[in-house]
Amino acid sequence: MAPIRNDVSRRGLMLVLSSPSGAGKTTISRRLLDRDPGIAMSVSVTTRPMRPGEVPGRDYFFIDLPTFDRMVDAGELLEHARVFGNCYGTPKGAVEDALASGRDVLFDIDWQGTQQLAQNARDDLVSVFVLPPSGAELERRLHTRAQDSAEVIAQRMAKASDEISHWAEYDYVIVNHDVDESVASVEAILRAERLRRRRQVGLPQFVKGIQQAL
Ligand SMILES: Nc1nc2c(ncn2[C@@H]2O[C@H](COP(=O)(O)OP(=O)(O)O)[C@@H](O)[C@H]2O)c(=O)[nH]1
Ligand SMILES: Nc1ncnc2c1ncn2[C@@H]1O[C@H](COP(=O)(O)OP(=O)(O)O)[C@@H](O)[C@H]1O
Repeated sequence: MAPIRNDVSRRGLMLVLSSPSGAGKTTISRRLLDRDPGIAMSVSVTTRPMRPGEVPGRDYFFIDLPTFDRMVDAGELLEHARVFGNCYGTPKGAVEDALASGRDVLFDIDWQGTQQLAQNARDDLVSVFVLPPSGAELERRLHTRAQDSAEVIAQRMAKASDEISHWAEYDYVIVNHDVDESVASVEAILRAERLRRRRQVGLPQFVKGIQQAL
């Protein structure tokens, strides 16, 4: 898809992807980031152990519980939640810097975090829920990822129904049958949301320029 020309300055938006674990949001996010330099990923802090293949600072900042609690107390997190017995949160600074420089920020966070962003920044938020094609396919994907023990996978399957129950709180819902199709759908959402009149803060000046030349 051809990029939108940047002749009208625009306010960055916050694009949230949520799904039950294993539905494919990490895969979709990585593709979006590779294809569009206008998107910055929000890297969360977490107290959960690092998985094989994960890179600190790219996938998460891995921290201990006292450090997490200190960040909450200092107001350094935009939102935070407990998921699967571990703590997760979004550091404020990086998000604010990216938005200020006109970039969009992509968040891989759960429904609790999405609700907090909706309360604090509804105008900037675009939320997308990713569903698996079926329960059996979700379980297959959790197994093929091969990064969690059988016990952890069972725990994630048990929590899937809880996460899925929040689908109707999202602006958009996609069923992730095929990664390419899903990435194209999210790019279409992003393109339309970038063109919303209220986000194109440079429009009055741009239109004035046209009118002056008429
Ligand atoms: N609220 C909130 N949720 C997060 C954050 N970071 C990750 N999560 C969510 O925590 C859940 C577990 O993430 P993770 O342990 O990486 O496993 P995954 O589901 O396989 O991606 C997922 O639903 C993530 O979207 C965060 O900063 N805030
Ligand atoms: N559309 C898809 N079709 C088949 N496999 C997929 C698809 N999307 C993701 N996967 C695979 O499913 C597993 C879980 O995907 P991941 O992106 O880690 O999910 P999440 O971040 O939602 O937990 C990975 O092994 C990934 O390669």
